[in-house]
Parts: sequence; C-alpha cells; structure tokens
Amino acid sequence: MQLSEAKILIIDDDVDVLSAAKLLLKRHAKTVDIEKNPQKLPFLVTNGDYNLILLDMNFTRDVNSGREGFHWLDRILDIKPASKVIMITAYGDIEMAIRAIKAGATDFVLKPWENDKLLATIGVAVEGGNDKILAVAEEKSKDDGKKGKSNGESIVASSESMKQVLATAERVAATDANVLILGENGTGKTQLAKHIHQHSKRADKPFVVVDLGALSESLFESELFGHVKGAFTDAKEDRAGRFEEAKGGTIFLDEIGNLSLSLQAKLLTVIQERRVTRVGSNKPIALDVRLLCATNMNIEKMVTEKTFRQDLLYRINTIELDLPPLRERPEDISALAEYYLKQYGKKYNRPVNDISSALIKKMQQYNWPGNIRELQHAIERAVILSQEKTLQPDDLFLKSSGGTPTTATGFDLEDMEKTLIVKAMKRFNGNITDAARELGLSRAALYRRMEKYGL
Ligand SMILES: Nc1ncnc2c1ncn2[C@@H]1O[C@H](COP(=O)(O)OP(=O)(O)OP(=O)(O)O)[C@@H](O)[C@H]1O
Repeated sequence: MQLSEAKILIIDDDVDVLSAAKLLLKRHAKTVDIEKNPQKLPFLVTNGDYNLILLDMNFTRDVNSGREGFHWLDRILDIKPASKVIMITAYGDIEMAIRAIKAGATDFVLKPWENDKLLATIGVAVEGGNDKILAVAEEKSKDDGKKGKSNGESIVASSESMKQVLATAERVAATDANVLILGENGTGKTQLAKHIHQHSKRADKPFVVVDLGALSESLFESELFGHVKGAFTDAKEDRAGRFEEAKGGTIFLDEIGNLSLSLQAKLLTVIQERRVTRVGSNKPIALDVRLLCATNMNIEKMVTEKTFRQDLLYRINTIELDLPPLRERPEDISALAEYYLKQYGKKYNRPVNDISSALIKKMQQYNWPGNIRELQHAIERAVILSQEKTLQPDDLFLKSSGGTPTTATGFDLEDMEKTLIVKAMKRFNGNITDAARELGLSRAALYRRMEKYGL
C-alpha cells in the first residue's frame, strides 16, 4: 500500500507532538487522525480501519516506565492482530523500544524526531507489506546539509579500490576543480564530498548540501539563487539562495541526475557565468564557490538518451570519482562492521565488542543493495539487540539473496522475532511464563506469536 493512500492514527498526550506530526504527515498520507486520550483507542481501532498507528510509550500519568505504552500496544494487537504500530519513545528508552518490538510493535521512532527519518520509517512500515522493520530514527541524524565542517565521522577505506578513490579525492581537493561523484545509493557520495571540502583550502568556509531530488521545480530557483522581497506572494523579505550561502566554500549538489531539462539549463547558465541573480532582482551577484555534484544514475546513458545535457555534464565532471558498491570491496565490509560496532557499542552502552568470523563470512557473501548505509543500520540493530559479547551470524538479519524482495533496510523483522522467541524458549526449557517475561511479552502475546510462526 502506498503512503498516500494510508490512514494513520497518532496517539500522544502531548498536543504539540500531535499537531507537529499531523502537520507533517497530512502532506503525505490520505488521512491523519490524532487523539490525546488513549482510553479512546479500543473504539478507534475497532472502527477506524487504520493502516498505521503511532503510539506514545509514556502517557503523563505513568511517566517513565512505558507500561501504558505496552498496555495499549497489547490492546491494539488483541483487537486487530495485524495492526502496524510504531512506538514513539524518548531517546533514553532504547531498551523499552526493543521490548516493544518484541511485544509486536512494527517499529519505533525516537523523540524528538527528524522529519525525514520519521517519514522514511512510516513509509517503510506502510509500504513494506508484512515486513516489520526496526529502524532507529535518531534524534540527531547525520548533518543533512546546511552548513558545517567536520562532524567527527571518519572514512573507512581498507580495500584497494577505496584507497585509490580517496587518494584521488585528496589530490583534487586542493584544486578548485569541479568534481562529479558517481555511485549507488549509500556508497558514501555525500561523505566523500564532505571529505573533499575538508581537505580543500575552503575547509573553514561553508559546506552547503542541496538535495536536488527533494527540490520541486517551483522552488528550485528561489532555493538556489534566492529572492527579493515581493518577488512572489510568500517572499516577505530578501533571502539569499544556497549558492550565496556557500560563499567562499563548497556547494554539493546531490542527485543531479534528477534535474529536469529546463532546470539543467538554468543551472548551466549560473555555472558558466559564475554569478546568480535572486528571483525578482536584476542585480547579478558574483559567485565564489567550488562545485561538487553526485548522482546514482548512469549519467553517460542519460546524455545519450538526451535526458541530461552534455554541455552541463562537461561543466560538472572535470574530475569524476566512482565509488564502487560495497559488494565489490569485501575488505571494507569487515572494516566498516568493526567501525560501526565500536561506534554503536559506545553510543548505546552495550557490552558487545567483537564479530565472529562466521558473521564476517556471512556479510561478505551478502550483496548489500543499500551499501554502507544498510550495513551501518544492520550493525546498529545487531548491537542493540545482541545479548552476547561477540556478534554471531544470527544477530544480523539480512535478506537471503534471491529471496523475497529486499526492503529499504534489507532485513526481515519476522525472522528476527522468530529467532528471539526460539532462543528464549530454549533458554527457559520451554517455560512460557519465563520466556514471555524475558521477551517482555505477555503470555498471551507470546502464544499469539508462537502460533503465527508455527512454533
Ligand atoms: N567509507 C566510509 N566509512 C565510514 N562510513 C561511511 C563511509 N562511506 C559512507 N559512510 C556512511 O554511510 C552512510 C551513507 O553515506 P552517504 O550518505 O555519504 O551515501 P550516499 O552515497 O550519499 O547516499 P545517497 O545516494 O542515498 O545520497 C553515512 O552514514 C556515511 O557516514
């Protein structure tokens, strides 16, 4: 089912959360209902036919335990076992969020959320069929762009191919040449662009990221070039565009392959003339920016098919850097896994500190359609869920190649849930009460799941 067709219910006792979520979601979903009082849930679930419910873990009366959240989650699943419920939880409550997943929630988001991440999580939950996805919407995600230099991330490069790309990137960083970065989704194009900026003489000036894929045709000009007061109805005051914001620094145009031909023409003019004119003004402003672009599309082919202008390509690709997909650089798989293991072990304060060789082998045999981003999320989830010091193959949930279609994160929560139940039942020699307690489930909820998985 498409998100635009979905009917969503949000239950939270904080009216600000409700209105912010509604404001955001109503632009993407068909219907968004909000409710402050959880007592109304049984009625709403019975009669509302919701495709997704966002449920707060903690209502005021019981601030921290999450008990009410679990109670209402159970009620929802008793009324409609196939309901998809995303729990809204506070940052410090990761453990509770995991318990909620084990208790049948589809996913969780951490408050305060980033709009993009919330939408992605909801999109996967609604559109992902029966795949239940555990996605961590961090309160503070990667720098989505505006400005900023180092954010403390380092580039992992153990494979020869990545070392070569990095060496070239660092060499060209010092020049002011325009660079086009090519690579599949999640291969690290944005990170490489940041790296080039940080190694350039513009490093202490702004690094401005523009996601052209997310920019509508009508917003393109005012966003990139700025506008003057009164240029259009909403132009209440003069505003600089992103090119001006990047003054002295670097502008990174991501998803350049998504630009329509008419916008390509506008961009080409700016690059050729090295100046922009704010919408509604006739005073051109000289530009001092370094241009980096990226795309996951086959841009040469687009030129042949005449959907991308050759003259624009020549302008932007003085240097081309090609990031290989993760499956073609197995040495990086283990190095990245170790890197993220350390990072997330620390972040979530988990004891896990090693990866078994069997798991490394499993990761190297997998094809990683979501590349580094997918690996990063898989390790993050494994770190959160693992009970042991060493990660084992069972801790990482990957789609078996050639099996059911891969989800955004390439992993299947149902497999995971089943494995957790089997593990708990083994540990407690089949004692349902103890296993249910360990899993944070009611006995009824555990029975329901055992039945579902034929255990
Ligand atoms: N070599 C690397 N070492 C460590 N982390 C990396 C590396 N490359 C990428 N990452 C991490 O992987 C994630 C995805 O990277 P990034 O956003 O740069 O990919 P992208 O190719 O720009 O993705 P998209 O095509 O979706 O825009 C980020 O969290 C980034 O920090």
